[in-house]
Amino acid sequence: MSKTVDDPLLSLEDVSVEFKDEPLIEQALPDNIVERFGLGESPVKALDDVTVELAEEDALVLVGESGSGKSTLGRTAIGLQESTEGSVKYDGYDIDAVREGEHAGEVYFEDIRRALQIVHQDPGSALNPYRTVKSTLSQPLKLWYPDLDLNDRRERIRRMLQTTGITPAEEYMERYPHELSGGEQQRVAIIRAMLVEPDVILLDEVVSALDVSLRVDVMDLLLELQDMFGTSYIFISHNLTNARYFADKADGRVAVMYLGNIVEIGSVEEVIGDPSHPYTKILKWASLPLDPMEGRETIPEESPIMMEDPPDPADPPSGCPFHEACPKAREACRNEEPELLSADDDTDRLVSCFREDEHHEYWNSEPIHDEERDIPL
Ligand SMILES: Nc1ncnc2c1ncn2[C@@H]1O[C@H](COP(=O)(O)OP(=O)(O)OP(=O)(O)O)[C@@H](O)[C@H]1O
Repeated sequence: MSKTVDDPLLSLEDVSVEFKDEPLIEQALPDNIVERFGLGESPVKALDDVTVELAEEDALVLVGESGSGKSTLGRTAIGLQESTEGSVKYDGYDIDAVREGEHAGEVYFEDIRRALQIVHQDPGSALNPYRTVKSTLSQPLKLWYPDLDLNDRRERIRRMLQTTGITPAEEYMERYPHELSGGEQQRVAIIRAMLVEPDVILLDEVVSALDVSLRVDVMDLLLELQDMFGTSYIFISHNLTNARYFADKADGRVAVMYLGNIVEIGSVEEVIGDPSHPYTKILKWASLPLDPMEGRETIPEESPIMMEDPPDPADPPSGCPFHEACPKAREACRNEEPELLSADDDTDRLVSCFREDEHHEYWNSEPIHDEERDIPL
């Protein structure tokens, strides 16, 4: 399908991603029979029917516990991971179709690869230890801008180092990764992504490996670069404090993920300031400091979550994906999966919970657990 005028920069529509594990061991028996051993019979649904959009100069912050699908959503959005179902569009073009060679003459997969970049968590392993900063940063320029000569490349790198506070730039250009601090390494990784003038950068836990004191510096740098270049960000963090800071400063949205689903999405004030979904409330409760002055008792109260470990993504529960752990779950939650719909509270947030609909049969059905626990917020 061709693009239309009002297309967002990136859009995911009903996107699912399944990983089918390969059998661990194969044993050949007589008569060409192959016996397979090990795990890997059930596919893992890492993304389950996700719909979300990203505009120009936008910021989408993904939060949720490990394994909830944040990286898979980010990687699928920038074309690094193929979707199993649904469609992912960049600038109106279906990325998988472009990858297959459709729309040739209008757009090529290489254009999309340049426009949608990624920065990883660990800059130490993302940078080649045998290359100087100049050599590392020259690579993407050589690849995407072959017409630039040596002096042009050098000047672009020098200016970008200066802009990001890595000075004296001339001196830093000759350094190797081990001669840089963790924060400087991450800045170089960010510059490498920025140099090719992308429309979107996936920032996958980019501040998690840094000292707490450096995290705000690096987030502030990313926000300054967004102001300068108009880049859109998908910022992944399992840390609610970082997520809150980044989304707030970037005036972006926060999406909370659970078992491959977005369960709540909206502004920072809505989602983190005053969460609606029981899972978001628990996530916030669990991240409050153990300080009575700041909100949570020093001695932890009884956890409101009914099941500490999330369900097996290869065998997800029926109905609402959160119902087994939810302190507010009722029989209705076992049978039907809630859609992500506008909340019943005059905000722009979307929430996937029957409790948002005062007429839903949820309210007349029996609690699943012995008692409904309160979420102490
Ligand atoms: N390449 C893969 N092959 C098989 N399963 C995968 C693969 N990548 C991710 N998964 C599974 O998909 C689910 C979602 O993983 P994903 O990495 O997207 O979550 P996440 O929220 O980013 O977690 P983390 O913070 O630990 O990276 C998990 O159950 C994970 O084990």
